[in-house]
Amino acid sequence: MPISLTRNFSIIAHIDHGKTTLSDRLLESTKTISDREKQDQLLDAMDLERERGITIKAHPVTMNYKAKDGKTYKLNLLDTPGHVDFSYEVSRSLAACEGALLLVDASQGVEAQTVANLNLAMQQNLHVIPVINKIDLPSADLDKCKRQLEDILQLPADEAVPASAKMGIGITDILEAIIRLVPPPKDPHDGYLRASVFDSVFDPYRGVVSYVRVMGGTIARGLKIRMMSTGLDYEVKEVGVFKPKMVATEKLHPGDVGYLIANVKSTADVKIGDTVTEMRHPAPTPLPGFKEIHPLVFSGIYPVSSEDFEALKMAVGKLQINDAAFTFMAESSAALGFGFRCGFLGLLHMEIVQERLRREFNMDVISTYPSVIYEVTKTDGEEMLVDNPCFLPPTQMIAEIREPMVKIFLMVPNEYIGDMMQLVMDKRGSVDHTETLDDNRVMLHCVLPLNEILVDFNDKLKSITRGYGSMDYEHAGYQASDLVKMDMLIAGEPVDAFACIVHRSKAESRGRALAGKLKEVIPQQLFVVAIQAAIGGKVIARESISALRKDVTAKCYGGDITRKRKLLEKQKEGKKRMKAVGRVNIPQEAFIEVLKTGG
Ligand SMILES: Nc1nc2c(ncn2[C@@H]2O[C@H](COP(=O)(O)OP(=O)(O)OP(=O)(O)O)[C@@H](O)[C@H]2O)c(=O)[nH]1
Repeated sequence: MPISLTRNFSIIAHIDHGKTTLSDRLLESTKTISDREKQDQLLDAMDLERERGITIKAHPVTMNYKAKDGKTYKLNLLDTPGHVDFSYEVSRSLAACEGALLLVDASQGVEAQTVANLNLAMQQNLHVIPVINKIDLPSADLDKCKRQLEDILQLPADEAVPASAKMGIGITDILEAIIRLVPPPKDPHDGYLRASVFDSVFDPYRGVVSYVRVMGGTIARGLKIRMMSTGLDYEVKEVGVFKPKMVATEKLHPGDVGYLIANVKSTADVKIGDTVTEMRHPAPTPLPGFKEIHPLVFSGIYPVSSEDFEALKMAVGKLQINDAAFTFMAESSAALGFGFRCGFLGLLHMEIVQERLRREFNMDVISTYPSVIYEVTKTDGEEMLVDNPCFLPPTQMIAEIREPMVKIFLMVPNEYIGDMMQLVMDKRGSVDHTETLDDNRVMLHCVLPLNEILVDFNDKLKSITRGYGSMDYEHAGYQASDLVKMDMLIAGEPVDAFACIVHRSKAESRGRALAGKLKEVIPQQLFVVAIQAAIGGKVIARESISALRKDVTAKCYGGDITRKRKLLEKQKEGKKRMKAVGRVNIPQEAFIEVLKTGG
């Protein structure tokens, strides 16, 4: 098939605007999937994705479409992960395309993620076709959406295709618009093989499968290839396309999207965004845009019972083979025993990994309060990176601490601007400028510390704006800040799992909140237990738990034996799941509850 009949495109959208539903419709209407294979939301393969209704991994698929002009076109659809944690992967998938469908929910209109995703597509010089989806909804407002496309996004509204992915309306119009508006790939004809790797997965039977877009040259079985960022050479064992299942082919040509399998051991050896070239005749320069990705959020993951350490070690190892962005290193905690310090791209990525450990590996784990990575300059000039509060040097040895910042785009209805600005301020942020979007919405451009949005920022945004606000963010470098390490002491013993790095102005309130929470969840002991929050030895908050009378059943005077038994059972159950910290037994739930307490 000549390259002029190929179209490579992605679908970008705000969460829930219907990307997966539309992808499935396109597959159906091009008969890429038969009825037998058809199942709800085919592209979201992972169970977890399906359950949470969000797309995490990109699955490309090749469709053949007989257009109204009588010609049969090859359409490659690259699905993009729909979350900011994975924006590098999104940018690599987009770089493998010439066009994108920008999906907007007809009743919701343009949202923060629509804007952020459009920016990513524009950076790759893609031709963007707006699609206004869900026009079947009674609340759909086509005119308003068109106005927003022009006013907010500066996209030509007359190119917008009205559609309903759910009801199958406008699907042919979308396919025709792709043929008409998305340019075909260009073959540079420079004699070099260059293919960009935009994703990779680990298949237990075949090893690492790399998803590639060929820019120039061809890849065939038996070819010796080189990954340009690592300089490592491999032999291609198989190439093929996604229909949507993997189907082996003879060759991949310029403009093609497909997969290659070589003798690669782990996904960690295949860098997303890397360029594949020929070993014997390597391209002089790689394709632009490659970046090493580094985890930004860290948390300790510990087995609930220490006998499970080996099983956890195996599980995290297996997860990493599949997910090169996830990192881990053994660590130990006085309170939690042996576990792993794990690195993630963001909070959603962290939740996904924890959930997979629970579900796929049946592991019962505790994770510590998430932390970002701090840059520290010591008084002796030494520079260090700190991802665990326990390793922060003592205050007198620190010259400066810098924390990661994010630029946030907040879209909010006018009436909530005041409350949102207050929230940004409470989270140590500042509002850079505001932009009027339409009659009733504004976009706030803010800068905040990443640490402050980790746990509950999105929830607060949703509750302040009654669900109408939306956000997106990008990283914005490091900034010096007055941060301190706060220890929590229980009966005089510091408990490392509760230590945290906080801004000095917030230390007292966070210390009080943590001490209060611990008082609630730690059962009474036979002696008075002091709970203290301290900075460098100075106590800033304090609570105490009064001593328990020896006989727990004493207050059930006489009679009610079932109640007595229940209490004893409860006490037994409690004992089983306690961690002894010094003289105090702390139940597992205490760790979980406290780590949930926001700053
Ligand atoms: N009424 C109506 N509902 C739709 C339409 N398209 C999608 N939906 C519904 O909108 C919800 C979200 O659709 P998805 O396709 O999962 O959205 P998505 O954009 O893929 O979401 P992420 O994968 O999280 O980015 C689902 O409940 C769909 O059934 C449509 O045209 N009309």
